[in-house]
Amino acid sequence: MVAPSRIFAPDLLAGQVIVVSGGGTGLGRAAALELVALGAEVVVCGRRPEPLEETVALAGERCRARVCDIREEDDVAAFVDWTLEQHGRIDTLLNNAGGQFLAPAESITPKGFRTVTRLNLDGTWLMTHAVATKAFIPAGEDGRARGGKVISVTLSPHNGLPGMVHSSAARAGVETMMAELSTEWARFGIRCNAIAAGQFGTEVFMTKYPQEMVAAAAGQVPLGRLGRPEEFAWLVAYLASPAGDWFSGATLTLDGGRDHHVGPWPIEGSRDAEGRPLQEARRA
Ligand SMILES: CCCCC/C=C/C(=O)SCCNC(=O)CCNC(=O)[C@H](O)C(C)(C)COP(=O)(O)OP(=O)(O)OC[C@H]1O[C@@H](n2cnc3c(N)ncnc32)[C@H](O)[C@@H]1OP(=O)(O)O
Ligand SMILES: NC(=O)C1=CN([C@@H]2O[C@H](COP(=O)(O)OP(=O)(O)OC[C@H]3O[C@@H](n4cnc5c(N)ncnc54)[C@H](OP(=O)(O)O)[C@@H]3O)[C@@H](O)[C@H]2O)C=CC1
Repeated sequence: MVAPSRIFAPDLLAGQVIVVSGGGTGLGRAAALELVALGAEVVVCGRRPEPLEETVALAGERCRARVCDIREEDDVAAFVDWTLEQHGRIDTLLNNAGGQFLAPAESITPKGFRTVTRLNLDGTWLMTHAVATKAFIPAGEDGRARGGKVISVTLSPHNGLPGMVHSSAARAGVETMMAELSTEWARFGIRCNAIAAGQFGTEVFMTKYPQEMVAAAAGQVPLGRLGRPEEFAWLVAYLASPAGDWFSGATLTLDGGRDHHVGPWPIEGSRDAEGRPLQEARRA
């Protein structure tokens, strides 16, 4: 059985149906487990069945899985139709599936750029559009649009991650997509927000990138450490809950202060003997 939440009441999300793309690993799995612990019915998707099955085994009977490549329109339509057949409704979509490769901009080929924007921007759009048109916009029993929530994962720092021009551009597009839709789809009761994730110590983060960069990552975070997947999961749960009902069009940056980091502080040459930042003398 999934462990109880350390933060929220166990029935916070009871009755909700929540879709988590990329729910077989890392941040997506952490979110899926927390949402199940809070009473939600969760449906996870991804390209590989094995990690999805592991999430289901950890989460228990309130979690289901189906393979879906979010870049493929037909796959996405079939996944959303299947979810609605199983549950009859969707309350929240967590667009978490995504990723990129690290490479200097000048060496990224047109195909490489397309690969990353197709996954992060087009894939997020396909999922968002399918869930909105099939589950959120159609009228419920009261004759009104059912509404729902879209939460999309993006990237901090917002001024771009060197070596990730494709993903930086795609995630900026997703944030604008969420902001734009928060106006257009407010008439259907749809809330759209982004979580700009800083660096989290997930398995893929720790193993995929050059180890020198991984080792240096925490040192670029003002709070001095990587994020923990459960910290991401808690923010997702909060937004999915009634406490999140008045958030729409927002980008919530969850990064230990990384977005505003300009280098180490105190800066080199501006520390006193104890390593504290220098302070100007008061006027006499
Ligand atoms: C320390 C850095 C801070 C990091 C902050 C962010 C962290 C995270 O996001 S951690 C989580 C990351 N998770 C993932 O990235 C998972 C999903 N990623 C993937 O599936 C792949 O990385 C993908 C995005 C490249 C997509 O995979 P796939 O569709 O299978 O694409 P291919 O491998 O077939 O490649 C297609 C195309 O892309 C170019 N390319 C791929 N890898 C590289 C590379 N290492 N360097 C340069 N170019 C690359 C290339 O053009 C490929 O085509 P071909 O050359 O014909 O193979
Ligand atoms: N960890 C970090 O520091 C940061 C992460 N992020 C973003 O947060 C999200 C989760 O990251 P994290 O958990 O660390 O990374 P993971 O690589 O573990 O998660 C990515 C998930 O997306 C799924 N996925 C990838 N491509 C597709 C696709 N075409 N269709 C469906 N599912 C797909 C993967 O499953 P499968 O391969 O089976 O398809 C995987 O479960 C990603 O979007 C990531 O880029 C953003 C900032 C920082």
